[in-house]
Amino acid sequence: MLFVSNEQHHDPAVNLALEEYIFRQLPENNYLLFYINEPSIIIGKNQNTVEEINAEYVKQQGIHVVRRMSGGGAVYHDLGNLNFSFIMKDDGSSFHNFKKFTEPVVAALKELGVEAELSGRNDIQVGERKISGNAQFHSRGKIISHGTLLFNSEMDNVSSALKVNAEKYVSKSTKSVRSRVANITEFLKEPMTIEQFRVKILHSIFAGLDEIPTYKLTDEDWKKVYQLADERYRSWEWNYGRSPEFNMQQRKRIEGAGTFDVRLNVQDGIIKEAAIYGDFFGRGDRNEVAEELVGARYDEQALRELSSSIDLAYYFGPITLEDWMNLLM
Ligand SMILES: Nc1ncnc2c1ncn2[C@@H]1O[C@H](COP(=O)(O)OC(=O)CCCC[C@@H]2CCSS2)[C@@H](O)[C@H]1O
Repeated sequence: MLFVSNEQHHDPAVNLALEEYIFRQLPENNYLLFYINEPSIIIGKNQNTVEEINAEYVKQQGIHVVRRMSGGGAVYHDLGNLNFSFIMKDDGSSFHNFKKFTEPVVAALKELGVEAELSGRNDIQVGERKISGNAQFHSRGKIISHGTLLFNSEMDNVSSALKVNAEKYVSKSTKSVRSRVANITEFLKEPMTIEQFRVKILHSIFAGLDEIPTYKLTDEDWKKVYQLADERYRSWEWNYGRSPEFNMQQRKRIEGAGTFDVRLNVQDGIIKEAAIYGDFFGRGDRNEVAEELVGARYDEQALRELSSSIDLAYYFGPITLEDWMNLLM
């Protein structure tokens, strides 16, 4: 197995691009990669992004939202969360075998005095509390099996950023499984930094070797990684647009204006059908507004821009742009 040093990049788009690049482009081998991301939500491949995130909080705190290649639920990362990624050759027996990839990490934790174990699912837990979520992607005889390690993350953000909107959205997307979480620092006898922790896990995984075999990425490699980061992991089409089809329905009473019931069908992130029902004081034909919405991106900025060119008072009576946005998102 070769260790791939990522020179301490913290941008989640770059780190996920690097992981995919190693998987698809580097010579076939077994690789280990670590990465630590700035505050971000990493969404599972088959999830509906808007269903999983607290959009307002995410925007206010400047949290990145990035979709990954592997399945499973949404997790929160920050500089206190260490990710490990095994990118391996696979004879077909590794997929769904989380034990194989979490065991070395569990053993490393044990050396630090942390009694952790793999839960029935894909989590590493200490007692009843989750310290690591794991997911996999496999294709053409290769597998990525990666996991988080909550070392000293901001726990308030973990729960605030991942508020799910179950009442508003209906879809066949993969739902996240909420757990009680804990930071590993809670269980350590001796204090240490996340960098010391990373080095400790690394040496434990490569135990018995005098020197850790390392793959050094070339400038050419990095160029392609950055390109992939831009093309995929920074794109709206991948992070939002790749969500499975969903329906949004929202009923609300707006003081002084009436009751509203907005229904949207969204495919590939684009509004395909829209209907506005309710009892409110507008003179204009509400269907005209519904028609305007069709074809737009289901996205805060796009809908705000579109809506600011609509004479809301004419169609809906005395409502503000904010009221209207709260009906749509
Ligand atoms: N960072 C982190 N680590 C562990 N558990 C977390 C984390 N953030 C949130 N959670 C909890 O897990 C659930 C979601 O659990 P669920 O089981 O639905 O999803 C996962 O675990 C996916 C793990 C993906 C790991 C990848 C590795 C490298 S890039 S991301 C969430 O609602 C929280 O309760």
